[in-house]
Amino acid sequence: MNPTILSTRNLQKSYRTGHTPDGQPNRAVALAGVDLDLRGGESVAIMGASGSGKTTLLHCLAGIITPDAGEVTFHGPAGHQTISALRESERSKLRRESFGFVFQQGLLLPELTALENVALALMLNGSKRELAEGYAARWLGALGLSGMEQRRIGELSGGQAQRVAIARAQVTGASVIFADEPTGALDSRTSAEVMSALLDSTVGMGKTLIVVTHDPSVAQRCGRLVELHDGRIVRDSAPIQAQAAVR
Ligand SMILES: Nc1ncnc2c1ncn2[C@@H]1O[C@H](COP(=O)(O)OP(=O)(O)OP(=O)(O)O)[C@@H](O)[C@H]1O
Repeated sequence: MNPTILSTRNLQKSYRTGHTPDGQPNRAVALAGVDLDLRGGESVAIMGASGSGKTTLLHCLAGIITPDAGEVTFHGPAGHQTISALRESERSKLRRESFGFVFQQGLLLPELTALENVALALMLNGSKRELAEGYAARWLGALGLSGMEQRRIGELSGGQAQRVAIARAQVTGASVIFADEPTGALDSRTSAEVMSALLDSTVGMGKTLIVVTHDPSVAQRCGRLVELHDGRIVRDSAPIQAQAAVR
């Protein structure tokens, strides 16, 4: 079994949501004490009803937001880092260098070509354009997009654009890839292709993939399923068992 790469202890997060009629601050509890250990090379689907805390958990794990209480620790090549205790500038550096992100939409820049979008991730870490574009072209090729390097994002299909997003997430050599509804805007055949590309380029290369999804066919392809209910883990198992238990 591979060592733990990312862990949480007693993770708690709530959001202010206005005031009660008598003027008291209202809070929506998103995470109510989450303990989770994620291992290198694992693919983990996070499922649960709308509002159960999936995106909040993903954002805490990735250091996009900080929890109100509890810890998130990254067990990276440079040793243990308590992400939840880092300053925003340090979390931002960690995200750029060690993590990759594939979201449903919105992270690709429409005015840039596919090649430029992927290369930009490396250039933001200090790589020279020529070197960055060389790596970007290799990743686009590995994801079946050879010949499409010079197309702008609007000139690609939804599935092709998601593969550009996967290339962009991978090109920096990230050890953990976070995906939030990566196939949410795609038809089922394209969704299956994008999931194959995502799994092959992450778990297939020893990286960790964490996917928030509503789609059981996406979760089914991951090695592990974590289900949230009201901000707590209510199931942590292999997907097949989870599906059988639901029925
Ligand atoms: N920025 C915010 N401000 C206020 N409340 C929020 C905010 N973000 C999330 N919440 C609340 O926190 C809870 C968990 O939200 P979260 O987005 O993590 O759930 P989710 O499981 O990802 O939902 P969905 O499947 O609908 O995307 C919900 O009650 C939600 O309304």
